[in-house]
This record gives sequence, structure tokens and C-alpha cells, in this order.
Amino acid sequence: MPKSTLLSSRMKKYAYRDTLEIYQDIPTSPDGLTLKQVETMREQYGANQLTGRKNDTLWYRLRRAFINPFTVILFVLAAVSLITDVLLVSDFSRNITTVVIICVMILISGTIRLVQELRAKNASDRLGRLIHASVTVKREGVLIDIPAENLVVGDLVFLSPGDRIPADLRLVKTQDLFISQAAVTGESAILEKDSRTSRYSEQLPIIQLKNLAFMATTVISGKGEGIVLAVGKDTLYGNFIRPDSEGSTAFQKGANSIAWVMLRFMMILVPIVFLVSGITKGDWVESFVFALSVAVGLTPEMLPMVITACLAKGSLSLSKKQTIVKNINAMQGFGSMDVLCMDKTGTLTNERILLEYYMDILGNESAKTLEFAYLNSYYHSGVRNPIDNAILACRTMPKQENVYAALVKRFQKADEIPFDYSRKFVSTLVTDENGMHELIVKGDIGQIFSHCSFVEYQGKVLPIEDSGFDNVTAIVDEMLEDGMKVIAIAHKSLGAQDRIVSADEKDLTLMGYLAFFDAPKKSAAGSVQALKKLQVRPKILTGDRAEIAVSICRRVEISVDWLMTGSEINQLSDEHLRSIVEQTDVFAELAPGQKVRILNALRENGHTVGFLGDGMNDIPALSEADVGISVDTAVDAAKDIADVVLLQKDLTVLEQGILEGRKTFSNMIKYIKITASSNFGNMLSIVCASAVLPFLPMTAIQLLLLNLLYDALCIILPWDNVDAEDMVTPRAWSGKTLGRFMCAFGPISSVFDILTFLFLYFILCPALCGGLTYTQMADSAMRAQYIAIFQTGWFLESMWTQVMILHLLRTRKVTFLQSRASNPVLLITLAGIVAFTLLTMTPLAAVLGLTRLPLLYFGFLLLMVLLYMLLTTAAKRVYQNRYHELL
Ligand SMILES: Nc1ncnc2c1ncn2[C@@H]1O[C@H](COP(=O)(O)OP(=O)(O)OP(=O)(O)O)[C@@H](O)[C@H]1O
Ligand SMILES: [Mg+2]
Repeated sequence: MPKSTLLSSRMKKYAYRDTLEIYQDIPTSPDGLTLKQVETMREQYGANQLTGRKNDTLWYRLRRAFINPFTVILFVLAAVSLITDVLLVSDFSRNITTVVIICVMILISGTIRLVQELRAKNASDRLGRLIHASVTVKREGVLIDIPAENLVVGDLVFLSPGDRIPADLRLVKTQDLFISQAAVTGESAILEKDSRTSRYSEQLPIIQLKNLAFMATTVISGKGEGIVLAVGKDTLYGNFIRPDSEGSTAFQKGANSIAWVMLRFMMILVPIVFLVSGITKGDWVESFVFALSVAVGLTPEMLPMVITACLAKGSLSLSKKQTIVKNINAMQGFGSMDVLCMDKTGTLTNERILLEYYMDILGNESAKTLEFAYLNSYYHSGVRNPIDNAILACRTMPKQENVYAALVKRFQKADEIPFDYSRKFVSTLVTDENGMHELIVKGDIGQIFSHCSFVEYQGKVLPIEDSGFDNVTAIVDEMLEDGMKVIAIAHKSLGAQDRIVSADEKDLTLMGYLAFFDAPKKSAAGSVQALKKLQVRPKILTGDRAEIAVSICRRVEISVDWLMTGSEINQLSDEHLRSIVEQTDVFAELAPGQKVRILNALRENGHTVGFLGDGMNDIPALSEADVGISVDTAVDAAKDIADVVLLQKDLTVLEQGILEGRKTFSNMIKYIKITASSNFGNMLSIVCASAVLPFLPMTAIQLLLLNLLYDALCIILPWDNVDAEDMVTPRAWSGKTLGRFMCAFGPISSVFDILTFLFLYFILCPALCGGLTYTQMADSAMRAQYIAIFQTGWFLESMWTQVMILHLLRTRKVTFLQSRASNPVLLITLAGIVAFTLLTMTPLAAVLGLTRLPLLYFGFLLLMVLLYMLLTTAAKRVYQNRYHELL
């Protein structure tokens, strides 16, 4: 039986059982599990984790570091050498140095990989912990808060508004519990859940069973308790999410596709190298080994690692700037983001809003309106939000404490229909001491109007048509235009009726309004300017009224020439919307789903879109955006789903994030493009050389060593500086520019390689070997000497130019004169060059087939490097004039 059916049958079984039976069956009790039971349960059903635990074991990491295509090729080379150099030869000429060297290389590269990955992982773990969700459970009769991943089957979990449900639960106690299952089913409707045992007669799909609550769904309002039935991957949610999200982002896909481009190149060129050198030299085994080494030399095997290192480095620097990057892959999204959608409250305006006026329908102060609103807020069990907080704050007004305390004593709560952003209003039913029930509704003006049939003025109730509707709204319009947030309050007497359903919310009596001061932050206008300067276009996506959106946007200088409301958007086709979103910067009166529609339209137009939001209504948009950004004060579920959490809800910290993202992105692109182009250059040189030379231009081992050195040096790149000019615009990854970059700069290095070949073959080697060229000599010792000089010559030239090119192409400006790499990069690359140059002068050189070269060579080398730098600098100019960018 497939796992998911197995799971649903277990969930179903308990949905139809009584609570007591379940306690016995699991076994647990209303006091929760004992600590011993917790251990047993964890052993039996596993931990509450979605990403496979396997990533965390040292064994898994070792395997990843040491077994990959790169090391596999090295192992093959070692095996070939073991056979040809050790097993098949006579005792005298046995030589195991190659095998040893290759093993050392495997060790070094594997260790570098392991260390880097562990560091990156530790960094992201540490950041993740800072904002981890905790759950309240009862164990051994005591309520405790534990991290969600410590939850086990049988635990008794307590739910409150705003919680993201941490596992699959059978509810055992509920009180007006409303849940949004959007994360699992995609539908935005809010469902009431209860703990009653389901009847077999009402056979329903598992997702509709009212006494089950599923992992990743969100508590909108009310309270509840439930027994954990399934954790981690066994949950419904765990069953359909991708097991490992690694490698799934657009950028990772891009990076993989580059690796593939390189591999395809290799698949064509490596066999050519093999055939050409086999035919010209006649030694097929050696040619095979050489071709394999070329393959290794050309693989950008450090690519995934350099990317991880860059991302981890970026997120670490951001954590020092009040910005926590939960998902390090979002770092690059930060860098390429060119549109930032945000909601209004707390971003442009202050987090706290203040109640300014409470009035009847004509704008006269009305304590009764406020009292009704107070009761509604007080008994509303949903996620606390700024509006309710502002209303409840009225009890701190001078001499009012007792008034409000008496009020809630007089009216008790009977029922509620929680606030939900698609309805935009909330109903509570209260009962007075005589058992008479009063329905109180508060919310969006438009929504409330449409449910009202009467208005109340100075104690008189009139039908709405007779009272002059325009008069009723005139007072509101004025306040909205001043940038105030206004909500309406209405009520209806229900007599003895003590439960409400949405059908009761009609023929209401409008009693008045509350107006709140929602002032823009002092820093808002400046931050908006800063975003624009960074070429990130700010767009406002608010659920609030159009008038207030306009008023606030004017004050912070966001263009309001065009404004769309939710209902206008509903009329548009997707295609039409795609063109509208390009011109419009302000969208108002949106339902949560409409925020997502706008966002997707922008993404389809090719933008990289960030979304900054903090409320329940922002959750779908946060999860859809390329970079979902939330704030520390946001509801848990929003923080949970966001990629980035700002510890300060202020656009100024965002600016830092964007800059850091662009820096990360630049350093990554630097590695990819430069490595690809210099590998391409080497490839060309090798093809040419193996066609005409009577021997190999470099031994397999030398090629591998060179490759290892270059890659090891590149690990320092995340710490490089990035020119300010490279950070002024958002940059999107495009494979298109890679090809032209490779073709422009790769062949330049080949030109110098070929010059070096000529110099070595016709001038230096003959000069040191008795004036003869290779083909003219017969003595094999002489020939070996000749080859060693040649190979050392190319080895050093290759290394020097590869390191130089890093410095040359990392900036658009003139290298060293106008822009220098960071000190660590300068130091490490210099050390690399010096160490390898000195290596040719040590006894180890002979083992590697290298030899000491005379001063004449170094003179030539300097000349080559100088010319190379000049030519590349000139090429850089031409390239930039043509394409207006470098990397
Ligand atoms: N607690 C509440 N009680 C009644 N009505 C509410 C409540 N919260 C929100 N509303 C109504 O829903 C509308 C939309 O909510 P809100 O303004 O929070 O949306 P938003 O998209 O998050 O806007 P913002 O950009 O200001 O954050 C409000 O204008 C208000 O009319
Ligand atoms: Mg909001």
C-alpha cells in the first residue's frame, strides 16, 4: 500500500473514534506523554522533520564531499596508474608517486569541500534557529514550549491564533477554532473545526474532516487542543512537498545548466583530444589518462561549493545588519529583485496605529459606537492585529478603566465569525444579563454598507434609503483623503438566538465609524527614494481603501497616477493585467488572492519580485514571491513562510539587504564567467597543442594539480570587493551572456599559450638541450629533459595567466589602478603563485615531472603576463562598449 494511503487510513481511523479510545490506543492521556513515552514514540514514528535527516549525518556529508564526478575521475586515474606504473612493470621501474599524488589530491579537494559545506550549513542553521517556531505541548501534566521539530506522535498540542499547525492532529478540544487550509488545499476559505467524533454516515474526503487539523495550515482564530497522529514526512503535507528543496530555485537551476553547458563542451572536445593525441603520439593509455585529466581540468567542480559559500557569506553579513536570511538561496533573489511589492501598515506607516475619532454616522463623537467596537474587539479570538489593539487601548484613557471593565462584565460572549481578509469584517455575538443577544459587526466600510439596511442616528433607526446615503459616506471620504484608516460598526438584535452563521449578517443597522491615525514613518519617503535609486520599483499592495492608499503614497512620493482596486482587477484578463501592472504602482482594496495575482503577473513579465508583508493576508503572496520578506513582529505563519525576516520593519535595512544581495550575486557570477572562459581558453590551447606536438603539453598529473590550485584559490572569491558601479542595478542571471563572454576572453589566453608553446619549443628547450629541437634528437634522457622544460614552462604560464585573469575580469575598471581585489583575495592569489613557482625549484618538482627554469624563462613569462594584461584590458573596453556590461 502506498504510504499516503496508509497515512490517510490512520488519520481516518481516529477521526471516527472517540477521544478516550484514542488516548488508550496510542497510548497517551489527557496529561500528555511521559518523557519515556516521548523517546519510544520518537523511535517508533521518527522526528518531526521534513528535510531528510540524512543530510545531517557526517557520513552523508563525507560521501557528498568525496564521491562526486570529479573524484570518481581521479579514482579512475589512480587505478589506471596503479595498473600501468606499478603492477604491470618490472620491479626496477615501479613508480607509485602518481598514485600517491592523486590520492593526496582527492583528500585535499574533499576536505575543502567538506569544511566549506559544514560552515555554510552551520551558518544557515544558526540563522534558522533565531526565528524558529515553538509549540506548546502538555507532557507529564505540565505545559511546556518546545521547538516544533521535537514533537512526537502522541503529544498533546495547544493551538492559538496565528499558529502554524506543526503536525497532523486529531482535535480533542476546540473553542471557535477556525483554520485556513490554504497551504494544503490552495483554497482561501476559512473553515471551522471542532472535536466531535465524525460519523461513518458522513463519508468525507480526509481533508474535509472537521476534527482533523493538518500540518502547515494556520489557526485564524479560536483555540484548540489536539493529539499528534503523524509527524514529519508522514504528514499529509510532508507527503506532497518535494523531499529536498536543494537545487530547486531558479538560480540553482541556472547554475546547473552552466555545468551542463560545460559538460557538453567536454563531451565533444575530450574525445577529440583523446583521438588526436593518440594518433599523433601512438600511446593510447597515456592519451586516455591525459584526456580524462583534461575532462577534470575543465569541470567547474567547485561551482556548487563556491555558490554555497557566496550565499552563506552574504547571509552572514546580513545577519549583522538586522536581517535574517532563512533560506540562503533567497540571497541571490535579493540581488536581482527589481520590483518590491509591500503592504502599507508598518512599512510605510508606523506599526502601531492610533484611534483618533469614534463617531456616529454624521461624524459626531459617539461613545456608544466605541463601546460596541470594544466588545467586538475584546471578544474576537483571532490573530491580534493593529486595529484591534488600537481599539482595546481605549481602556487606558483617563477614568475609563472601570467603564470598560463593567462593559465586558455586562455583555458576555456567545459566538463569533472570525475576521477574514476576503470578507474584511468580523462578527461577534454578545449576550446581556437578560439573555438578549446582540450581533456586532465591524470592518471595511464598503463591506459593512452592503450588509446594512438601516442607519441609527441619535437613537432613531431609519431605513437606509430615506436617510440620504450620500450624507452618510461624505464624512468618511474626507477622513480617508486625509490618510486616516476608517472602519464601520453595525449591529443587529437577535433576541434569544445564541449562535450565528453568515446568513445572519444582513439587514444590519449602521451605527458609526472609528477613524485611526496611520501616519507614514519619518523614514518612509527617504527609503522609497533609496529603493528607486537602487532601481527597485516600489509597489503598494494594500487591502485598505483606495483613498487612504492615495493619501499615503502622495506623502512618500510613490506615483498615484494610476490606481487599481481589487474589484477592477477582477474584471481583467490575465493578459490585460500583465500590461496594467507595468504602469500601476498602487493597488488597493485587495483580497489576499489578488495580491498573488498581481505578483504573478509581474513575474510573468520577467521581473524578479520581492514581497514585504506581515499579516495573515500576506501569506500566499509571501510564498509566491521570489523573495518573501517579513518582519519580526509579523504573525508566526508569515515569518514561517518568508525567506527573509527583518528584525526591524524599516525600509532602510532592506536597502542594505539589496546591496549585500547584489554583492553576493556579483561574486558568484565572477567565478562562473571567469572560470568558464579561462577553461574554454585552456581547452582550445590543449586541442591545438596535442595536434601538433610530438609529446603531451602537460602531464595528466600537472593538469590536475593546476586545476586543484585554481579551484582552491577561487574559494576566497566570496570575500572579494565589488565595485559600487556593479551594485547600482539589479542583475538577473542569464545564460545568454555566458557564451559571448567565454568566446570573447577565452581565446585571448590561447593566443598567449600558443606564443609560449612556440617560445618553449623553438627557443628555450633547444637552448638548454644542445641546440636541437625534439624531433632532431635521439637520446631519450635528453628528450625527457626537453619535455620537462616544456611542460614546466606551460604549467607556470598557465597558472600565472589564470590567476591574473581573475584580477583582470573581476572589475569593469582598470585592474590594480582603479579597482583592487580585497586584501584576502590579493594575498591568497599571490601566495598561490609564489608557492607554485617555488615548487618547481624543490625536489618535489622531479616527482611531478617539473624542473627548475632559467631566468630567461621568467623574463619571457613577465613579458607574456604584461602583454596579456594589456590585451585583456583593451578587450574589456571593446566588450563593454559593445554590451554595456562586463560580468
Ligand atoms: N480587526 C479588524 N476588524 C475589523 N476590520 C478589520 C480588521 N482588520 C482589518 N479590517 C478591515 O480589513 C481591511 C483590510 O485590512 P488591512 O488594512 O489590515 O489590510 P492590509 O492589506 O494588510 O493593509 P495594510 O497595507 O494597511 O497592511 C481594513 O481596511 C479594515 O477595513
Ligand atoms: Mg497588513
